[in-house]
Amino acid sequence: MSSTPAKPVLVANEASNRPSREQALEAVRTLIAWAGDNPDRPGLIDTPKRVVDAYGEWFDGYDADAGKELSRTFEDVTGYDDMVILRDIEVESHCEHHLAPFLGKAYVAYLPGEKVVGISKLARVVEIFARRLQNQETLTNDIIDAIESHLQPKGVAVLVDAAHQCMTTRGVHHRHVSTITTRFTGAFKDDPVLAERFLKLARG
Ligand SMILES: Nc1nc2c(ncn2[C@@H]2O[C@H](COP(=O)(O)OP(=O)(O)OP(=O)(O)O)[C@@H](O)[C@H]2O)c(=O)[nH]1
Ligand SMILES: [Zn+2]
Repeated sequence: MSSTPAKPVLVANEASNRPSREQALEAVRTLIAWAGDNPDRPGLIDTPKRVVDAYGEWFDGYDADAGKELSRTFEDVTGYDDMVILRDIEVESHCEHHLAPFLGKAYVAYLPGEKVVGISKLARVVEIFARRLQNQETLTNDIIDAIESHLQPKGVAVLVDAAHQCMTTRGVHHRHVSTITTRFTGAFKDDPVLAERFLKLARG
């Protein structure tokens, strides 16, 4: 079996280039003051700490490696030759344009080649890329590219359905709009019947 070198899907800011926690706390204080409030009033005094901690959680995908999650594979799948699909994977992400949350679900399927991966790892891959700044199209692509390069499957299909708070709570204020992105590779791209089965299963 040929093995394609894993493609780096994101260059994270090196830890050494990152501002200090103190600088991040000060940046939050500046934003609070810019919004018109007093960062020293009792209700806000601990807010920079909470916000910086929350950023640490929301963006911990920069310190995670999707390839590592997909490196533990199994080759004995006793003749199983159909797609493996995970539905309703929670997506909690932030758009790179406004740093606003976008929330929704991802649906991920792959048609195994030689390698099968533990199903939780697919959800972890979604989580890792979701916990970085990007747009929904890039998120969809990054999930696909990681699975493609590390598992070399016969095909991958990803659908992401999410509501962007930059559209619902500001800007155009369309509260019920959700955005769907899909991408198909390999057999899912070549075989409309397989793609249709994926979409039907994803929709439940
Ligand atoms: N394609 C794409 N666009 C996104 C995503 N998240 C947010 N956007 C859009 O990014 C665009 C940024 O447009 P700009 O005109 O630069 O910013 P803006 O003035 O804040 O735009 P409005 O949101 O229309 O007020 C907006 O149309 C957003 O709806 C995403 O995941 N994918
Ligand atoms: Zn946005």
